[in-house]
Amino acid sequence: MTVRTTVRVLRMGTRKSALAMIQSTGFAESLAYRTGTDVETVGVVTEGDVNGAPITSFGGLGVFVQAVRGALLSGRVDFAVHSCKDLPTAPAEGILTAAIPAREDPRDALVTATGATFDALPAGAAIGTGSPRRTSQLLALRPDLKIVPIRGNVDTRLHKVDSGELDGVVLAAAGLDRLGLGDRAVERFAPERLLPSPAQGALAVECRSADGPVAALLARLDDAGTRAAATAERAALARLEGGCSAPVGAHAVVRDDSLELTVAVTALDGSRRLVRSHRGPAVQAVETGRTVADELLADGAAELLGGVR
Ligand SMILES: NCc1[nH]cc(CCC(=O)O)c1CC(=O)O
Repeated sequence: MTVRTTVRVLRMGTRKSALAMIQSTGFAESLAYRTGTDVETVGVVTEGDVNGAPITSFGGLGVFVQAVRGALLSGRVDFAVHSCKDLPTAPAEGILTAAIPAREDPRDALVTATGATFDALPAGAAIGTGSPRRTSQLLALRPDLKIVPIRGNVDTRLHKVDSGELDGVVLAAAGLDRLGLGDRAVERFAPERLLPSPAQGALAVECRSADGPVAALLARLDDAGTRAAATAERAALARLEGGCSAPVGAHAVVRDDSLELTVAVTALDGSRRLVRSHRGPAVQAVETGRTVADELLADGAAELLGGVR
């Protein structure tokens, strides 16, 4: 006879976009496989999902996060899955990051109408992205490009390429991969060329700080290397006082017990770029993040962040 000591179904909160649903469902499957816990998905509809207005007009990505966290704090769900890079760097009262699972491809990807790689794009090609970080770094590499601000889910953005409206779009490789669209990427930018968003490709799984049993269960899916990398990248961003809309790219590589972090701050028009790297023990990820940010501030990063800081 099989005796189950913890017969329990956990309720998982997530945004309802296709990408959010696919990545949270993937996490739920890993949790079920590793711990035997069954998961019920609760989709949280947010203002941003409903009104489709430009993201800056209703308070930025924070509204998505707030709605899901609200469901967590009110007890409507037991844990919540977010894209780590969408979380504000400030800690949230009563909430714990219980797991940062092994990260997927952190790079940015280029999708083009003709299959042209980045260097082969014709002069003046129209490339869509709504991200100041991508815009500034793309212009630093290719000042001739015409950057077109776009927003929307992955399908909407790809459609602008397929319909001929744009020559290409740049988006997170992890998003394409999770949706099974990885082969649409003509190129994945080497991180040193186009530094990804801090924590791009990583998930953050949150629960109530007071909920010890759930925290312990989720912690079994934590990946120490990914947590160290994401922590260093986000500590640099926090020190630079940038949100997810700052032109700040960061990428950490963890090998054994050592972490190497590279961070760039780029002027919005691509005309100036500051880059710093630092190596430290993986257990001192926060300190390494702050060190790199302080070096960038000493180099004059605040001036480049001026308009957006
Ligand atoms: N900016 C929105 C966003 N938030 C998370 C992802 C997917 C990648 C990830 O989880 O890091 C995306 C899409 C994109 O940037 O193209």
